[in-house]
Amino acid sequence: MKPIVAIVGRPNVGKSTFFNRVTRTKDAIVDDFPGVTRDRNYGDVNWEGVEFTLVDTGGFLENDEDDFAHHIRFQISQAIEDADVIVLVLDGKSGVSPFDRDLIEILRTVTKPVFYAVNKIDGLEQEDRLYDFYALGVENLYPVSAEHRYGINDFLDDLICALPRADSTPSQEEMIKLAVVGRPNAGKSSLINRLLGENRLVVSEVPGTTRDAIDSVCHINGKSYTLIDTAGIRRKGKVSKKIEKFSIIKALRSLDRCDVALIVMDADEGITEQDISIAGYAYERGCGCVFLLNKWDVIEKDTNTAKRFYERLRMEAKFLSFAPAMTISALTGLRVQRIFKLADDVYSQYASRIGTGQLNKILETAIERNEPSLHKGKRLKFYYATQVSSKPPTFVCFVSYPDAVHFSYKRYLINQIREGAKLDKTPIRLIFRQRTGRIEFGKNKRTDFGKKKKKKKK
Ligand SMILES: Nc1nc2c(ncn2[C@@H]2O[C@H](COP(=O)(O)OP(=O)(O)OP(=O)(O)O)[C@@H](O)[C@H]2O)c(=O)[nH]1
Ligand SMILES: Nc1nc2c(ncn2[C@@H]2O[C@H](COP(=O)(O)OP(=O)(O)OP(=O)(O)O)[C@@H](O)[C@H]2O)c(=O)[nH]1
Repeated sequence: MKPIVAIVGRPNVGKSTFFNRVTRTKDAIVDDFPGVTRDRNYGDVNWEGVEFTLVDTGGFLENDEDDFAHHIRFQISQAIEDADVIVLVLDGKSGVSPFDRDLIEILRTVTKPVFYAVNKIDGLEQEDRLYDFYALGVENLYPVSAEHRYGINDFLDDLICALPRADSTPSQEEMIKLAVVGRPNAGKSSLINRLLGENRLVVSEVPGTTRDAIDSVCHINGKSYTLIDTAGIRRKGKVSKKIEKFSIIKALRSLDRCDVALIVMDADEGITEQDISIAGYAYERGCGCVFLLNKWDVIEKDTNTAKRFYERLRMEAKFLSFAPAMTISALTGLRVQRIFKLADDVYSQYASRIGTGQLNKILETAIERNEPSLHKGKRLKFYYATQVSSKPPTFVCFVSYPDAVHFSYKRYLINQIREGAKLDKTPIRLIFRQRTGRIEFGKNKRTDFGKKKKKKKK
């Protein structure tokens, strides 16, 4: 699991520029799927082989009516609670503001590592702008220019040293890990309490991989499940007034650790943009997903109500068309026990491996049936494919020009794999890699290495 670094700071200091500068060093693993595109406020970074997730906590609290100072203080308190490392971005051009002093006072008391990036120092000659900031008496002060990359490398070199090392908990490996995510008030804590409380499940709490995380383990029908970081969620349920706001860091953290995400939505409120955003995170993280339309007890229904909900969901979250959906009520317990069965179905596909022979047969047939369009007047050649990992199933296919494979053609191939390998409920990744050679799909029937070698011997 990757550590999470949160960027905080007042408006206009250059947080987004900083975020873009740092995250642009990574290779994108996820495709832009129409419908999942939106302002990205988190990204994975790999610096010198060390991975972490950078979150710009600024952008997410849309429709917030609070004044900005309150807003930022909230943002910071959430980052302090949820992130592993905090980066306060300051404006080296406009200098220290009273508000910055305020934030620094809050951050001084934090036991997690805090970095202070003084931005808009566009070169060595501008470093005298730092004096003002030295007077604040904080450690870890870095002059940077997000725009010109000045100082960013030194900053990252030090940052990665402060990241907690990922520790693994092998005892949990065999269990199906479930994360319950959703927007505030969707019914997450009610659902977890139901899942854990009903049927007298054996519940034990085990510390999660992160500080403060508590996972709950339950045993049902001879199987064990880990419900990820239930502590935060269950604790929250006790807060009388619902002032909690959505924490992107919490959601990412759970999604990073889970096999299957249970995406809880409030059917009474309908499907909202924020629900779709959360679904988008789950998609990008490559989790298995199940949609749960909660509070079904309060919905006035006719025979088509559920159908209409599902249709709406399919339309809004096209990128998760493989995720099963079910209406439930955490309050009455309606269909709650069926969730385990649904999660099992998703997991068995999510963790599955299919043989190279079968995979190549599927692709070969698919390519023969529907040839890719020409690339600069030349035929695009597909060689062989193999599954390189599971959770989710990830396939690499060797192609003459990987970049020339059209998005729609890739979708076609993914759908063919889904159909052919019975992987209709899990995300699938298909990666194209460059290769030149003679053994090509559709041209002769030899698709895998074994056969190729045999041919050479002759
Ligand atoms: N000179 C200089 N200008 C910068 C640098 N980084 C950002 N800026 C400018 O500062 C302004 C604000 O940058 P943003 O990245 O939008 O700031 P932000 O903190 O994300 O702002 P909010 O979205 O309002 O919170 C823009 O006009 C940037 O071009 C820098 O390193 N040097
Ligand atoms: N009618 C009805 N109400 C529900 C159901 N599930 C939850 N609620 C109510 O919805 C409200 C929010 O439920 P919570 O379980 O606290 O929601 P949450 O997603 O954990 O909320 P946050 O802690 O804000 O993230 C509470 O008043 C619940 O009683 C349901 O199935 N039916």
